[in-house]
Amino acid sequence: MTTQELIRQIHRKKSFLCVGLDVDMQKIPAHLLEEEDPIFAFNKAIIDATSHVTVAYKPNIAFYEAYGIKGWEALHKTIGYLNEKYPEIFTIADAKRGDIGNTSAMYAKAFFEDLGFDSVTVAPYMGKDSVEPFLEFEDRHTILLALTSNQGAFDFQTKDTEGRELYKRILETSGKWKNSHNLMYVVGATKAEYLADIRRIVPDSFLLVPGIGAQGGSLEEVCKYGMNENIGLLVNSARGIIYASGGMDFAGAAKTEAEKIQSIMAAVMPG
Ligand SMILES: O=C(O)c1cc(=O)[nH]c(=O)n1[C@@H]1O[C@H](COP(=O)(O)O)[C@@H](O)[C@H]1O
Repeated sequence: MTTQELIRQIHRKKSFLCVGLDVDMQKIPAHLLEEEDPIFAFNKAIIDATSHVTVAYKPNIAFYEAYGIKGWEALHKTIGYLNEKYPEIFTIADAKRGDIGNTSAMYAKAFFEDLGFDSVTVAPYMGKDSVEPFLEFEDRHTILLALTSNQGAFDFQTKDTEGRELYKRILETSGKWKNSHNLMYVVGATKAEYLADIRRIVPDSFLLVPGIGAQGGSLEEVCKYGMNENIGLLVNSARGIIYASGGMDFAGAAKTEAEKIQSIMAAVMPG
């Protein structure tokens, strides 16, 4: 998907909500466990209930790998369903990959070609030649971890590297890589106050911002400091939406939560 198509969808839906599909069998409603594929049945219901206010879905791959072949099959079915029924919706494989070049090329093939995701999250730790294989895919997006939502972000990401915090160096250096127009960045919602500085370095890039809902980040602050003239944000919530209810009404409860977030987004969007 092109960035322009994503922007158009954001304006059409008056939303920049990304719903995280982080499916935990311990948390899904008990009646779904009788289904042949409980993970897919859960995802399908969540997607159908929230797609009218959602511009992106982000399955975190860990939640599928944890269930072996059945989990991987459910992931295939989920992305297949999204691409067929909701081709206008942006898809993110939250895999946090990155390795030596030839290995990264295989990761890129897995997520962009085999599974058919629009984007994948990648860790920048191994540098340019570990990220560029992902960037070769036109109209597919590589979402690089910059400043993450967890406490451990302060262990390395904010540390000084020759006069510059590491996360700022990641933003600046990656912008010089080949096909860097295919980059987006992850910035945790719990670190919204850093967004003003981040916007000075990457004014035009899309930012994936997880950490509202269960992790306590503020949507209002993210919008205040992070929004650019194209909106430029995909704000993710997983547990806060998909586990809003553990009962028969789980999809309706997810819809209500997603609509609540969308109405806050619509109120801060220009026009
Ligand atoms: O890359 C991510 O999406 C990510 C980066 C980050 O800094 N923090 C973060 O929480 N995430 C992911 O975003 C999702 C957050 O889920 P909830 O806390 O349940 O809304 C999980 O899939 C995390 O792995």
